[in-house]
Amino acid sequence: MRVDSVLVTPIAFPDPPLLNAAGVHQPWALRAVVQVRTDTGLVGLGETYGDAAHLDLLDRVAPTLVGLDPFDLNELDRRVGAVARGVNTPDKHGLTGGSTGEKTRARVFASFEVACWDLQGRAVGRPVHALLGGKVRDAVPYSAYLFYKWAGHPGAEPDRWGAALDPDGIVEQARRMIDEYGFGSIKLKGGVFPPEEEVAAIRALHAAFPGLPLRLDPNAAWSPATAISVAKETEGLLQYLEDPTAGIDGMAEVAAAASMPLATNMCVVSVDDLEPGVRRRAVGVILADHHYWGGLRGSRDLIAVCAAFGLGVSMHSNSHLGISLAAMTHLAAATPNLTYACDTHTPWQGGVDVVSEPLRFVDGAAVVPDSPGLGVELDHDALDRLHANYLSCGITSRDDLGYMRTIDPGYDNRRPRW
Ligand SMILES: O=C([O-])C(=O)C[C@H](O)[C@@H](O)C(=O)[O-]
Ligand SMILES: [Mg+2]
Repeated sequence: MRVDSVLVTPIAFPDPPLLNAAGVHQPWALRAVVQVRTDTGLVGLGETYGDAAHLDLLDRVAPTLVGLDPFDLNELDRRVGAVARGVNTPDKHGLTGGSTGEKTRARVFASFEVACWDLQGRAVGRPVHALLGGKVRDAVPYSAYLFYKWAGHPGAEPDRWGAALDPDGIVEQARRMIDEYGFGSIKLKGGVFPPEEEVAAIRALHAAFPGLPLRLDPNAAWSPATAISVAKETEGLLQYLEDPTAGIDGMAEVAAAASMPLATNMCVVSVDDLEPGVRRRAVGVILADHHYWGGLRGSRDLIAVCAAFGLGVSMHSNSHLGISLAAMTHLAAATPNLTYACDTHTPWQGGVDVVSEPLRFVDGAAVVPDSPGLGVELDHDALDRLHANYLSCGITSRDDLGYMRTIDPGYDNRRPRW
């Protein structure tokens, strides 16, 4: 089985005005769908970022993959490296920490690697989780991922979620999301309002959903001193505090003073960060994300390091559709030391998808598919529609800050902000 063509299709789908430390989500979220076709007639699927600089790299790598054996991930890595070596494509929002050449290469590798796993599974008639060592659970728990948000994008009708700008709005959002999906834990995206307001929202969630684990993630919007004082105020309330402050030094300072574990998808984001992150005891939980940790293979290596050093494992999510959800779910299904429910943006995408039958959620957990490969099929009509969105939406790179400043020209995104 050899690769005979690779197709990368940028897509856009509606996204609500979700607020974060970088600004606000634009009306359209960008992704790219990767189809790797073989001379045996199989097609493997991948889903990745849709920003212009990333797409440019994908388009340059794609033709070099012709002739590749989809089982030969080392050769895939070599071919990606031949194009991406030395290239650094930081994103504008910075919500997944800094960017390096190594992280850029891992992101490009991952885009094709997931499609190779899908092909491997389809070729041997087994699900990806079986190739990853076997599933240890039949359903993967995800958390309710809450955001402060406006009722709708400026100038547009309110969306189905409405506004959530205070503790009552956040509790109401949580209630609806839990009613619909059955989630058993809650993450609040913070870094939007002064910390005391976000602590008040955590207290309100604690009162409304006693016993449900809570997390707060301000995306490094706080100084170490502010983070330490929030950690004290939320003692006993949080399962973990995620990226309260920037960098390994700052996180180590806060971790030494905080009673709850600190989690990250911002300060330990590639292999080079692992040694200092562990040595400085900066983090207790790492949010794996196969999209930038070098695919399912790189994420498994990360997860093995977490096991070796007693770090907890969760999963990070950006706006995504059903191919990414399937990839995350297979990886999580085959991860014995998945210690926390994963993040997903799925509820925010309003049922829009690029696969014909997205994974189902039951009691807050995605049911693990057992059909060959990733277990999802591309909906070609949906792909055409979402690609047409991409061509007409006028966005070519995600820019939460730029969009926010079109609405609030004086918006200040200083970090730390508090
Ligand atoms: O730090 C995190 O958990 C994220 O970066 C998750 C998402 O990207 C979220 O913050 C977003 O999209 O606004
Ligand atoms: Mg985070």
